[in-house]
Amino acid sequence: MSQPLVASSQLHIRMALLVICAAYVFYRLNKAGGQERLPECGLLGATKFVVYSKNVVTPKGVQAAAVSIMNGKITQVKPAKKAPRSKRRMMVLDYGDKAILPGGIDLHAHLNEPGRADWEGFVTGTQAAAAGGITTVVDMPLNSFPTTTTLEAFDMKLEAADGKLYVDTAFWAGLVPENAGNHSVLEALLAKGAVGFKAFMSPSGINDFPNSNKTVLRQGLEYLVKNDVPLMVHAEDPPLDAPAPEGDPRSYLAYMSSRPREWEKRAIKQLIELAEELQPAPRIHIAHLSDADNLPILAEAKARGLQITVETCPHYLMFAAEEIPDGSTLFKCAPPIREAENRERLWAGLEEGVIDVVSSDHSPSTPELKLLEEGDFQKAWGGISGLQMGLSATWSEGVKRNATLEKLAQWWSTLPAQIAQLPEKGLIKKGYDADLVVLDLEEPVDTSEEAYRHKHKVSPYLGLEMYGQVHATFVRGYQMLVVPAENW
Ligand SMILES: NC(=O)N[C@H]1NC(=O)NC1=O
Ligand SMILES: [Zn+2]
Ligand SMILES: [Zn+2]
Repeated sequence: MSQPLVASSQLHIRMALLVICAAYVFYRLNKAGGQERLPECGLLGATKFVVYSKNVVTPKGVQAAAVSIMNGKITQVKPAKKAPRSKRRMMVLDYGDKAILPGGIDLHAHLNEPGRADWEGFVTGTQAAAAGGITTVVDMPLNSFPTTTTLEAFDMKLEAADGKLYVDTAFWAGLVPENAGNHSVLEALLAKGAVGFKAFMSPSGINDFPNSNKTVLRQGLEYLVKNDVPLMVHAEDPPLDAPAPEGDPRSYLAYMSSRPREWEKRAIKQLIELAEELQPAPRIHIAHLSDADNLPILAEAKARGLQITVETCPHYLMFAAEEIPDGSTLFKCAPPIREAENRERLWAGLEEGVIDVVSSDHSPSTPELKLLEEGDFQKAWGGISGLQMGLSATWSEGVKRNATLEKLAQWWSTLPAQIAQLPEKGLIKKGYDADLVVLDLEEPVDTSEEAYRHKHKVSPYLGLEMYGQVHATFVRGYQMLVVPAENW
């Protein structure tokens, strides 16, 4: 690529974003020693530089500090009232009072490659991640074809990703009835570098990723506990005789009622039972909690010492059923977005730490499959596109509810790193990866289609008023440069 390298942090660009550094960052987190390739280009020719701001989110709180970076690692975090001067061999990027946080870690993104790269793909998915301040994406094992449930499929995934990644990327493997009892397959997938497994308790929307009942989950967990790796679960358990959805297919309330709260409650109850029954205690991560009624039982389970962690998504924190227009299938996801009152309780759950993390559940499709014209909630693809907007959306909504920068960093970086067991990620701290995001907290986010780096410009976030624009993203010390479209 021959785009100009714009080596100035002062250069303030936020129209159409394009990450131009073909970074080829490939980071497969692998206990057996994964393959890792460093970026082949970067904004800063230097491998040694300093990033400064008055609001650096460190484990000791928000500080005015200078963060020294060398060879992709943070070598020092030094409190400093003023930015140090740039020297010939030490460039200082002074971000003033913008916030510097540990880069976002999105535990839940469907990038859909190989097999459905027409829905998204690694290039656009990880470029959009960089533009949204996400420095590590953990890709889901389904919606790609084949689904990542066998060793061959995992190899195909790695091959498809090679050379296409602009941020660090790790992978979940899939747990399905076919492999749950076959522990040598699970073992091989972990040896390849999967961070853990993902299972569904409801039909997944993808025929070759069947759902699991409690017995199947137990079979898989019996192996996973030995390795102390997490099982992430889509926790909705529909009854076998669930009635077909009724009413006007364009009605949002009819869609929401077709996936009632009981489904989530029943699934979560079974997951807590499994956590209690198995020894040693399994790590169970509840994907995309929507129903806040479950917070008390989850709080109790955690208080009893069970290793249950909980995720919610920006769309549950930002939108509300009452405000979703009939026919607006942009908002169709599962479990569904519920009422405003439920949303406020999810925020309280985050604040109290019952919900650990926020991840996007970015699940795009082609525009055609969203049936935007017909507005048919029953037939449209269930999944929301929003990876690029998740971090900013969480800040934009959180600040209205007195969320702090420290909490934002916990929800989007520190705790996700712990859950996926990503060493040396998730903190701005000496010895950690130099994964950073620079946010202007008060600046409007560019939510235009031109700025949206995903393959399809189909998302409920487009055109919204939000605050907390990403100014720069560093992935292991490489600045993922964003430039206006006219400079491509
Ligand atoms: N298959 C798939 O991506 N499903 C996801 N979409 C969604 O809205 N919830 C999911 O679990
Ligand atoms: Zn899910
Ligand atoms: Zn998902």
